Amino acid sequence: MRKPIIAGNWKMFKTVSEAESFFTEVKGKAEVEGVESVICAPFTALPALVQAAKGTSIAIGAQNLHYEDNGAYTGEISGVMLKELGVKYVIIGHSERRAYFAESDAIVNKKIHAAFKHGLTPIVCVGEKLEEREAGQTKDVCKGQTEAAFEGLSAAQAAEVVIAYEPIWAIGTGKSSTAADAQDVIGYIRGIVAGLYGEATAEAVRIQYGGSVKPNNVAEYMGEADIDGALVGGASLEPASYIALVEGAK
Ligand SMILES: O=C(CO)COP(=O)(O)O
Repeated sequence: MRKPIIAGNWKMFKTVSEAESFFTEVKGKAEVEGVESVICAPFTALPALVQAAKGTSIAIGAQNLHYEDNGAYTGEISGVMLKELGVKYVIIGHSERRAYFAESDAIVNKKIHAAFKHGLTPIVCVGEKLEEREAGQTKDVCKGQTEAAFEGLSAAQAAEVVIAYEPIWAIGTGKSSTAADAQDVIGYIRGIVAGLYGEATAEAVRIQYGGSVKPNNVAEYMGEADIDGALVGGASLEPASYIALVEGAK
């Protein structure tokens, strides 16, 4: 059985003090038996959140990492640094990073390898642009991104990856994919993993939907056979809404 996973992607929101007060409010509440709860915060808030999360079941994640351990990469943060902090997850290849920071499939793949090297679990984002959806290329785009992401991973590593299917046109727009549509693509992505590693690995991989997930639609997605959780932006920023998302994933 795959454990459902709700992950909040805070993007570039919340100072350290804002993160701390958020955590105080969700502690003990965004902790539901059988659901994994993860908060992916800006780098600056990570030390305080890791500290606050001690003794809770809430895991803390970063939103990016560099693929090298160290070096002359001004402004970057490596897996070594995240591991030392006690971070468990790291989002890799979010569409905003692909679009605004020129992250290619090859870079995404290097970052996934770096995450595993340091014992971090990658949440790997894939998804099509509006033009690609309209041109009927959704599945081809997801196939290409998924195959490139998994390049060189062992079956054991592949089984640990969390994939987030985030159609770009649904991010921050309030235009969410229907649950049936998301299931169709996510089932297809699971089939891609099966083609690469076999059925057992594909059955182990957790695949989230992301894109305008809210407390009032999360249960619909969770009701689909292949959808194992959600990667949530806007609705993860308010404590009450985040708690409702985790509760809704039961
Ligand atoms: O990009 C997202 C999560 O990574 C989705 O963002 P929204 O939930 O704000 O649409």
